[in-house]
Amino acid sequence: MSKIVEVVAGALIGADGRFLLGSRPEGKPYAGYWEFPGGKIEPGETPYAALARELHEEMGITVRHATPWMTKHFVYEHATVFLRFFRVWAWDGELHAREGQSFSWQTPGVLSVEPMLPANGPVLRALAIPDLVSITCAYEIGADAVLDALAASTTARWVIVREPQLDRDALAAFVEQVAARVHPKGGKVIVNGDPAWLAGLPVDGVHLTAARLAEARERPAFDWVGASVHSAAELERAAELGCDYALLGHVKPTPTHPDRAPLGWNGFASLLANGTPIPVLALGGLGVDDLLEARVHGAHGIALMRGAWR
Ligand SMILES: Nc1nc2c([nH]c(=O)n2[C@@H]2O[C@H](COP(=O)(O)OP(=O)(O)OP(=O)(O)O)[C@@H](O)[C@H]2O)c(=O)[nH]1
Ligand SMILES: [Mg+2]
Repeated sequence: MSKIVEVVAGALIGADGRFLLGSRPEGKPYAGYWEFPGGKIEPGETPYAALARELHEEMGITVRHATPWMTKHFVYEHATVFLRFFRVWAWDGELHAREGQSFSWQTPGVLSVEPMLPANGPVLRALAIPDLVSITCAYEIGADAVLDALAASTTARWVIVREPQLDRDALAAFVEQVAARVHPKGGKVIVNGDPAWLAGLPVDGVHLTAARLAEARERPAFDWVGASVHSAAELERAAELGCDYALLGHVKPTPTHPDRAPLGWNGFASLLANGTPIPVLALGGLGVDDLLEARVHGAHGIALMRGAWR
């Protein structure tokens, strides 16, 4: 097996939510392709230090706040790489194309430049997933509380419908009502349920319980597929199946699972210690205020159940 080249790359996230791509300079493999600025980790360097050095060398900026995110193993003709992606939230200095590259700010979900380095597909997809996702709990707070909150909301929300108490017809009716409030604002509706029940419904994806994930032989045919996971093995399975994201928890105590001990942030981060090729959202007893801490521990974002409807 050829040597694995360790690489770091950073998605700069602007205040408006757009992210930055750079074009690869002349003379490098895949010149002219778009990438996230970054480069090879030097011996003895931590990934974070390598990121800060590369972004300074290539663009003249000083990284102020960056958080670890996804990883990707990829075999090129020129090298086998292990990429560690970060999101960069704050930096000092203006962007300078120190290697003669071009820069382009891009809106998540609508790429306007090409070609992209072939390893980066999952990262672009992940950028379209918001860092706050809401999970319904109409069984606890009532359908009206959920539907009214969605009607009042002005943002493009991603909503995971999770109502295990509903039979097929009642679930279908609730999903229609959720979609009518979420889709006009550009949000997405993902349903935690039997994929076979969802045919013909206005859904954007399916969310698999850990039990359905274990049984699934192939990726269900939806735009977006996610899964709930509780261990490194389940997370690996979700990635293998081709899931677009995983929810990992529970991080803090939650009434949903009173019988199981919470992971805590360190337990959460340790399950991501070897990297993950799909974005992971933290789940369980969390509120909006936990977002920064979630990112620092490697999460893409957080999934809110009760916290989403307060
Ligand atoms: N920087 C960067 N590299 C990526 C990305 N995706 C991806 O597959 N790679 C691969 O990672 C490897 C390292 O990238 P690099 O060429 O930027 O390394 P570097 O800045 O240290 O350049 P150098 O070798 O000229 O010093 C290349 O094989 C590249 O194809 C990405 O988004 N950003
Ligand atoms: Mg580079």
